[in-house]
Amino acid sequence: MTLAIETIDLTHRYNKKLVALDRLNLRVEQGCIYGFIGPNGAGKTTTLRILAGLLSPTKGEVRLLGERLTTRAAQRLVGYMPDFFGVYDDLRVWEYLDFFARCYGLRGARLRQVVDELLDLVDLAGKRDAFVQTLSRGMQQRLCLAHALVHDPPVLLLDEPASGLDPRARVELRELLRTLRDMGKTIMLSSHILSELAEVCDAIGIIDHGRMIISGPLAEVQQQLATGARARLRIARESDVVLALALLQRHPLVSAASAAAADPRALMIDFSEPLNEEQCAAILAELVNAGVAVSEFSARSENLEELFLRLTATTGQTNS
Ligand SMILES: Nc1ncnc2c1ncn2[C@@H]1O[C@H](COP(=O)(O)OP(=O)(O)OP(=O)(O)O)[C@@H](O)[C@H]1O
Repeated sequence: MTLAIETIDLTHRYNKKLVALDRLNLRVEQGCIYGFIGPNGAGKTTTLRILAGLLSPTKGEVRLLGERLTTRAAQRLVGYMPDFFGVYDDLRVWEYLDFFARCYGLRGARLRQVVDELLDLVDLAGKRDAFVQTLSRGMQQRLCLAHALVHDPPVLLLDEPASGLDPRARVELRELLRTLRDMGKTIMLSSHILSELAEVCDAIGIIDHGRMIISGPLAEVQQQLATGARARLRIARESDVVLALALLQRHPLVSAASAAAADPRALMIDFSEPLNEEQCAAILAELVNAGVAVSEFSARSENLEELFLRLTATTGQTNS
């Protein structure tokens, strides 16, 4: 299968000391939504700007849909939405899109058709005559996405598209991204807030200090990195907490157990390996048989947020 985006040992230095990208190898399959996740200063924007043809890498190779990256190829194949966008305030919504569509050489009936279709796609048809500055942040974001789509590129690069959006606008953005994927687009989007991405991405890559730490289908990444599991236990009587902690801390499958700071009757347990249901039931039975009144028990595997914090914590401080 042709990869939509491929980088081989992509390296970028802003100056002699600052290595923003350090032999980054990226593989994004066609037709997927790829979440590019990393803390501030990790190198996300640098990567996206290189892929969009706006910045020349110091070293390394980039291929878009199998084609070697050139400025022309990037202009044709990529729609790029920067993290900071300037909208021309004194334009109406339709004029804004009309302007950029003309920059791509569209004219006449085709131009009008593209503007109308894009306004429908991003759900701004009702706002076509409104001034850009009167739009909400979420609407402006959708308008910028429409701008990135005027030349119907197969690859979309979105830098922090969800930042500053309220929960409803995020849901709308996610729906729009799914629609675009269903239309066959490959979407790479960056974020440092994982909860923004987890639901919508088919694959993720975690970058830190300009290096790819791990990349692949979301479930595979989670599975590959699963080192254990956590559980939360609530004890009905405070007098049982000490006994419960003593039992758990001696248990061979438990790597750590402690009382939660905010609730002394809630215990947080870290297991040394993911537990199956029988193992969970056996641990519960041991506690109950010892006379501990357990009122709640919820086990879960490490979520994406925890995974990210663990991975980026081990590689040290961020660049910024
Ligand atoms: N124009 C520039 N000149 C010099 N250094 C830069 C420039 N742009 C970025 N950097 C540095 O390169 C590194 C990577 O920055 P980049 O903006 O790519 O990270 P990022 O992951 O997008 O961060 P954020 O989430 O904060 O936007 C950082 O150390 C940053 O300070």
